[in-house]
Amino acid sequence: MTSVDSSTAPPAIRARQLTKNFGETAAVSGIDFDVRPHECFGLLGPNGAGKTTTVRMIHCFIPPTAGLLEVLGLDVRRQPSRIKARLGVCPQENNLDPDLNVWDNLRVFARYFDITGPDVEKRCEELLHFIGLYHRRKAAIEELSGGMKRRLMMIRSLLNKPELLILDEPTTGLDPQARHQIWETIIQVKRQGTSVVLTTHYMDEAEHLCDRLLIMDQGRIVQEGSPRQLVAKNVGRHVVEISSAEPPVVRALRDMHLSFEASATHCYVFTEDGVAAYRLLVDRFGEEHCLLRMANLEDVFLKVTGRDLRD
Ligand SMILES: Nc1ncnc2c1ncn2[C@@H]1O[C@H](COP(=O)(O)OP(=O)(O)OP(=O)(O)O)[C@@H](O)[C@H]1O
Repeated sequence: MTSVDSSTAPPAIRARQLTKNFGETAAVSGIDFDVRPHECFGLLGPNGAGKTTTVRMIHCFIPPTAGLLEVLGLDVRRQPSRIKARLGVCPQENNLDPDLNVWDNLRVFARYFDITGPDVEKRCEELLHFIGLYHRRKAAIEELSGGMKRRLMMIRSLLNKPELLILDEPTTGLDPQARHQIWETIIQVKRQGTSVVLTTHYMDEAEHLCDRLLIMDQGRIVQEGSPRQLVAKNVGRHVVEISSAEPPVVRALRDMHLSFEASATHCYVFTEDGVAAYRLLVDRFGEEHCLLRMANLEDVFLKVTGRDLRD
């Protein structure tokens, strides 16, 4: 495992008052953040929060409307080509070429980065071994599973040995096994010293992978910190889930002066002392309606955006 001292290095990304408007729509509204070198940084938020717009500005696909955005110390408006040469980007949609096999998809993409000759073969081989797909190098794209396509997309974005890898919803639509394989790949990429920025809808993914993250909503940052800090600050240690959000339940929780959020189907009571709260709530609503568990990022999300990703 590579040990890297990132305390004194300049940020991999610096955004100040970063803004993007599409006509009347304020997609990103004056956000400030730094991504430290070698960290995995997450952008979370509900649909339309501005995550994809933010990463698109980072990889110089669209220019900011206003504000400062530096990537690897370079200005996105003035030095986009130099930035792009040092980035890897894995977009949300699969854009592998269906007319080319696995190997040729990589080889052709390598040309964009001027990786040619014996170096191409070596790099493609190395990367296919890295994700365990070398034996499928002759396969047509349509023969691959969804998870394999995603992993191929990911190594394609590593061809140029990027210093910063951008992953837009890397595991959306994948089954649990494929998700875990992608997670393993991301962890290994990070261990090799690459900074990673990812967007996701999955709180467990953010909790598992991200050193720090932003929760965005309607173009603004609503929370920033490590997963553990965010849970401790917003929710506390424990949650008691109540399997109802009917008005009498909500009223009772209010009358009990408990800290809670309601989704369409459940109420979530946030507490430092789960056992005491659980006893109290079981007495009131019955054991079959109460579940005690550790607090997690999904609770933070519900609390700060008022939305439940599970619904
Ligand atoms: N090219 C565009 N033209 C006009 N409006 C856009 C464009 N791209 C994004 N938007 C709008 O900007 C806002 C932010 O969209 P964005 O795709 O960044 O959100 P997101 O957080 O990535 O959402 P999702 O999780 O659904 O991918 C939305 O209101 C969206 O409709």
